[in-house]
Amino acid sequence: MQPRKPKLGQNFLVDDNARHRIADALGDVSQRTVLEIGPGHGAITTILAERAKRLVCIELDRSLAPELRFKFRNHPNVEIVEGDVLQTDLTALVPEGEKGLLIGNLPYYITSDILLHMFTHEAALELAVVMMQREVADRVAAEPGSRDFGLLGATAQMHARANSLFTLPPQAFAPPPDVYSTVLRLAFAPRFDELGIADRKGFDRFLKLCFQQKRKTLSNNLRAAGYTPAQIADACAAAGIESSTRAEALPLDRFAELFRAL
Ligand SMILES: C[S@@+](CC[C@H](N)C(=O)[O-])C[C@H]1O[C@@H](n2cnc3c(N)ncnc32)[C@H](O)[C@@H]1O
Repeated sequence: MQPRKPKLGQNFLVDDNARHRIADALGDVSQRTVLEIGPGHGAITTILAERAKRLVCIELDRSLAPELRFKFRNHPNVEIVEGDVLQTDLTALVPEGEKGLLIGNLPYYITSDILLHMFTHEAALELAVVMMQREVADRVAAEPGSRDFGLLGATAQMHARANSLFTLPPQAFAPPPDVYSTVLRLAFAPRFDELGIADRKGFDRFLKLCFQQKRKTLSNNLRAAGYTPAQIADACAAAGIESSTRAEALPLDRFAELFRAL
């Protein structure tokens, strides 16, 4: 039998110690706007409602949103937005001139999409504390050259410094998921300017090409993308890279050199 997939990735946190550790990881929020993705029944929300200057929660489930509104009706600092986080303008929820903090035990079926969405709003955000499937967290925080380093890690690390905080077993949730879960701290710190990249979208597309087929060398992936052998050889020489290198072995500054050279 297939394991049951809960609706909308709804594995609710039931470990009291863990929900406090996650909320604590945001630090002092008394003067801050906090955005929570997927508050569910309010495991983390309940703690932050007492601490944050302003807490905006985005929940897609049409029955959970009214439940939360009722639960926090005496908290004027808490706002419940019913909707899909991927369609939500996160920047618009943070007052101008402020940097928001983001928190969430993410719905695992759209973790990567949520991370990419967060990055498009990074100018309005300072820090995120987000829980995700352990394997995905390992990929986000992986060092170049390690087995887990790939497109997700390279993309994430262009936008943020990632630290793994702690890992929870399935029993911390109801219903228990099939996987372990890791809490990551992401400090938004885009590296595009530092690495001399003006065309951010172009660079994102370039990273995708480089990691197109994990087992192929970088030069084979670039050839498959339409670059000529001579172009690739020249660019690799300019960037000081062996053309037989695989993308997962390259640090981000080498990708940037190669991008500029091509
Ligand atoms: C893993 S549960 C976490 C719930 C709660 N924060 C907790 O820790 O117990 C994920 C939550 O995200 C909500 N959700 C799923 N997809 C969503 C989306 N696209 N936008 C906003 N919330 C979503 C689910 O309804 C659920 O409440």
